[in-house]
Amino acid sequence: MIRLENLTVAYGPRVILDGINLEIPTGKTMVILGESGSGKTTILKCVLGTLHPVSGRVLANGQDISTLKEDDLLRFRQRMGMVFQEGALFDSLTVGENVAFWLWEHTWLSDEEVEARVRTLLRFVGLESSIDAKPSDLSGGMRRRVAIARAMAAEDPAFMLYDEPTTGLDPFTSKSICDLMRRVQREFTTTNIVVTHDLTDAYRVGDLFTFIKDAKVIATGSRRDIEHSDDPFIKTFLSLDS
Ligand SMILES: Nc1ncnc2c1ncn2[C@@H]1O[C@H](COP(=O)(O)OP(=O)(O)OP(=O)(O)O)[C@@H](O)[C@H]1O
Repeated sequence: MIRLENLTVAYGPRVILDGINLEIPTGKTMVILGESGSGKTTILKCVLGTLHPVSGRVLANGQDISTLKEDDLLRFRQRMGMVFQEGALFDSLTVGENVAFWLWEHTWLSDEEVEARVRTLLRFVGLESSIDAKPSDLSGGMRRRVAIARAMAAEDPAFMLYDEPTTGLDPFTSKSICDLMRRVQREFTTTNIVVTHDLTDAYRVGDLFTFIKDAKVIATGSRRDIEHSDDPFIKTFLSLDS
């Protein structure tokens, strides 16, 4: 479970998140929706532990990550995968090296063990035959798959964070990425947070939905809950997509 308790974040004098409370049960996917600049990525940074809140806290499986010491934070991050906007792969490394990179940095696995793990991950995302390709040789959808494989590099991923995972992809490819995200969730019982602008994809991957506006949560709940919201902003947001 991931729980945000009264989370307040500011950049200088500007409050970006003001007393946010959210709970994502184990094995579920929370989609964060809102306008550009509303603080969605900022939530992911707090959960990753790369940004410290002014007040409030983030609990992951009961552990307050804002108080973890460096070693414990690293151990915690080993079970957390982040899929960045556009995939954010290293262009100079091969697909296999991109996935291996995290294992070289964070584990003591031998070269043979790293290769076996990389092959398992690439097989999972359907890209084992591209192990020696460079990211520039791949389509946008394939690059996202590699980014997902890299985010799952830990033996037992518990949390997956996705920042705009389907932006810039055609509708078919977007759906295949959403299907893959669902498969990761199912097979590893990961607890997931997804930031997206795309309502179709949000419904594909989400169990729960949260709208952020003016630094606050204005609605959170199931698809049914948000579709029945009386909030004018949410009504407009939902109607724009239909
Ligand atoms: N390091 C920073 N220093 C100052 N302001 C920042 C910093 N990072 C983000 N911001 C500002 O904080 C606000 C929230 O940013 P954030 O990236 O969380 O929004 P977002 O909802 O994810 O936006 P988008 O959908 O466009 O990615 C934005 O106005 C942004 O300009």
